Order: sequence, then structure tokens, then C-alpha cells
Amino acid sequence: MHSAHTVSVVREAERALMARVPEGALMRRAAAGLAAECAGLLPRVYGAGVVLLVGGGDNGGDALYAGALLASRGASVRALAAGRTVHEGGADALRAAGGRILPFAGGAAEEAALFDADLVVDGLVGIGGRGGLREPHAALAVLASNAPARVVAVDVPSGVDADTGEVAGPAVRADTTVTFGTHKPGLFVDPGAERAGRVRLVDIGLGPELPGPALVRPQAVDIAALLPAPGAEQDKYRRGVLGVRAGSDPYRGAAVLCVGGALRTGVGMVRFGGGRGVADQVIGRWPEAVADLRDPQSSTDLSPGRVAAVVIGPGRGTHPANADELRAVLDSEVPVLVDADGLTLLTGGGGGPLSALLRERAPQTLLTPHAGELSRLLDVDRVDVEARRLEHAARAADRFGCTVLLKGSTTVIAHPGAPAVANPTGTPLLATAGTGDVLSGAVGALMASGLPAREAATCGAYLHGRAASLARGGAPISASDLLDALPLAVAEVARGRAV
Ligand SMILES: NC(=O)C1=CN([C@@H]2O[C@H](COP(=O)(O)OP(=O)(O)OC[C@H]3O[C@@H](n4cnc5c(N)ncnc54)[C@H](OP(=O)(O)O)[C@@H]3O)[C@@H](O)[C@H]2O)[C@@H](O)CC1
Ligand SMILES: [K+]
Repeated sequence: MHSAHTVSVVREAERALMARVPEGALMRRAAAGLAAECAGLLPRVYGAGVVLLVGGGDNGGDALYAGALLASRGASVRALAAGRTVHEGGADALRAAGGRILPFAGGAAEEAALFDADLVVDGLVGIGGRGGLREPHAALAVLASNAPARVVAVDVPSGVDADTGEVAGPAVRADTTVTFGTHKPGLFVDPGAERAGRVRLVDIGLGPELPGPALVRPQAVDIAALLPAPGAEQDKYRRGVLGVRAGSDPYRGAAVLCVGGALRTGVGMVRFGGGRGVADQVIGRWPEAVADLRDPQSSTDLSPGRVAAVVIGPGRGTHPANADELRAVLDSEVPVLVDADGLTLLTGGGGGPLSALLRERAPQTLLTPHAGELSRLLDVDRVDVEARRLEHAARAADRFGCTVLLKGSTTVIAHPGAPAVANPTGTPLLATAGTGDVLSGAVGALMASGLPAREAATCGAYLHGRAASLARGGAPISASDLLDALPLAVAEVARGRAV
């Protein structure tokens, strides 16, 4: 599990550690780790052309000290200073090692230097950056991103908000980000994550000073530990029965995809509740599902069939009868995943009267909105949700008192009082109709098997993203392709558990 801490927490830990170590030790550790990463990216250090972009703070200091180490190994190192001041100790070290420092004036010579470099190191701003980049930092960020050389960002790509991942204006697009002490949330959440490239952590001894993380990013091994292992003693009921309330006449496919997502993730049984036409379609595709053909408006009794969790909403409709159904499901004693039309029913003045039920119910509840649905639930602009995904998912989790999985370029999961989760898997190819229905089924299956909502969401999002990568070897995929790839993703993760 990779952990991330916010800037204020890092600053506090840094103060505590600095009181125990000699002055300058942390920056030397950071610079040594940075120089080692840079060296690893060059075919050979001797004779390589390295350009440092340096701002006036300690982020620039890290770059200058690392540049000095590379210069002492024979690299030709030039620093372009974005402002009038640069870190003095770092500048002295670079000059002493044979490097040069030039003020950046936006001229053709500097552009040419960047264009000819083998490696560009972005030390413009780190965790001290505030708001969108000013000039000339913004111009340098654009030049660096367009340069053919590899770009290494120091601590965070300049222009990315370290806490939120927000990118307000020009920002460096790095191939590698070398971060210090702990990861920063903005490195794991888009749009920042996409600017960070490969993220490498340099240990500077901060660990003992750090409290619990604000955000975690699970690895395959963490998902393997969560994934329920089918036991020899289990029957279908013990593996978990999932109730699915999805689909309506115009949206039958949503039910088929949701049920398929559950079956292909591994569930004891699916009990499908819906109208005859939809049920025919579901059973036609998935004969192993059991259809409850009672009038959906009155079939809100969940007790038959030992249902362990319910997914409600995909393609279900937003008529008053659907609101009654949602109310009955939320009144029940089982964990519930609310998606799509179910979320629309929760929306309205003050979150809608149904949303009050979320806070009151004792069992686990999970909401799985995309950015548009979350913006309506919170009554904020969609662009704000997309710019600061963590903040908005957390706000919804607090407001509704339940787990919230926000789908999108980085899927994030928020749960009151627990670290947020950033899902590491997935591909832009997932942005296609019906993939959300598959996700709700997959996560519902994990809830039915007994995983708490936050863990089921973490595990399901991971498997769903892996399935997208495994399906069709990178060619465009449809939601149905995900169904075929989900068992491969489950098997891949389970193999990690075996070793
Ligand atoms: N924490 C740790 O444990 C360790 C931290 N270390 C390193 O220290 C870094 C933090 O250094 P820091 O505090 O000096 O801040 P930093 O990131 O250089 O930014 C400040 C400079 O940026 C400028 N600036 C700000 N916003 C701007 C904007 N929008 N557009 C343009 N400019 C802007 C600001 O100018 P000002 O606004 O003050 O005029 C000032 O000059 C951290 O990221 C890591 O690399 C390691 O060495 C060791 C261990
Ligand atoms: K930086």
C-alpha cells in the first residue's frame, strides 16, 4: 500500500525530524536520491546534457544539489533560474562542481538548451507552490513539457497541487516524479497523477514522524489480501447472494451488464428483481441468475433467498415507484450499493428526502457516482468535481455518512474517518457506456461476500481497471469485453495471494 500525506502534515513531520538531524541533512538525502534516479535514466552520466529548472525555494535547492552530484560525475549541467534568487547553498555546490547558472529570460538560447538536453529536472516549485504557476515558471513548464528529453519532476510536477492533484493552468508533464519522505495525494489523483508519470519515493527518514496517511494507493498484493477466497466448506449462500435491482424496459442492457459484473467477479448467487421483459433478457444471457418476477413495485421484500447485499439503480428509472423501491431497500438490514438512477433519486433539494435514510441506516452503504452525478448530489459544478476529486468524494461521504466511490480518470473512494483510496488501475478506454454497470455488479458481489463497503469498493475498482487493461490487449473495449476479462483479473490478483 502506498501512503500519501498532505503538505501541512509533511511540513510538521519535517520540523520534528529537522530538530533531530544536522542542518541540511534532509536536503542532502533528497538530492542524493534525486541524483541517483536521474543517473538511472541516462545511458551514461559522463557527458550527458542536464538542464535544471530552478525556482527560488528549497525545491530548486534539491535540483541544484542533485545537479552538483551529476556534474561531479561528468555531466554538463546548466541551471535556468526562474527568478532573481536561487537556493544559495545549492547554487554554490553546483558552481563548485563545474555547473553553470543562467537567468531565464525567455530567449532562443535557453529554449535551444532545453531542446538539446538529455534530461530536464523540474525544480521550479514543490510543496511550497500556491495556485497556478506565475511567469516565467509557467513558460518554463510548457517548454519543459515540449522538450524531447526525459523530464524528472522534483517532489511534485510544478503546477500540480500537491494536496488535491488540481492543475490550474500550465504544469510540467513529467516522465518520472521523485518525491521525498512520503507520497503526496496529488501524485495519485488525476489530473495531477497524469502529469507525474512514474512516481519514485526517496526515503529521507520522515517515516517515524508521520501520522496515518490521508490517502492510500493499493498495490496488487493489498487487493489479494482483501479478495475473498472461496473455501471448500462454502455453499452458494455462504459465498454470498447479491440482490440486483437494475434495468427497465428502455435500459435492459444495464441489468445484463450489472448481473454479469457480479457473476464474473465471483458471487454465490444473483437474485435479480425486475420486470418480466428485463428478467427475460437477464436470464437469457445469464441462466445461472435467479429472477424474482413479482411486481417490482411490490417486491421490495428482500428476505427471500438470504440476500446479503443489494445493488440498486443501473438503468432502473426514476419514477415514483422506483423511489419507493429504493426507500424499501434502504430501510432493509443489508448492505446496499446505490448507482445511476438510484443516485438521481437521492438528488434534489438538500440531497432529497431519501438521502436522509443514508445517514440513519446502520448497515454499510456505498454510493458510486461519476463526476456528473456527484456534482448533482452536492449541487456543485462538474468541473470542480473533476478538478478536485478527493475533496468532493470526501465531502459526499461526510454529508451522507457512507462510503462514496467516485468513478473517473482516477477512481477515488472516500469513507468517513478513514484514509481515502486512489485506485491505481484503469485505462482511458474504460470511458464507454455500460462500464459503470459492470462495476456496480462487481463491487456488489464483493459486498455480498462480506467485504465492508470501503474494501469492496477498493477491490472492485482495482479488478475492474485491471480487466480493462487485460481485455483485448489495449484495443478499444466495450462493457461486454470487461465481463470476459474480469475473471482474468480476479485470477491474476489471486495468484499474488498464493505466493
Ligand atoms: N518537506 C520536506 O521534508 C523536505 C522538503 N524538501 C524540498 O523542499 C520543497 C519545499 O520547499 P519550499 O518550502 O521552499 O517551497 P517550494 O516548493 O520551493 O516553493 C516555494 C517557491 O516557489 C515560489 N512559488 C510558489 N507558488 C508559485 C507559483 N504559483 N508560481 C511561481 N512560483 C511560485 C515561491 O515564491 P514566492 O511566492 O515566495 O515569491 C518560492 O520561491 C519540497 O517540495 C522539497 O522539494 C527537501 O529538500 C527535503 C525535505
Ligand atoms: K517541482
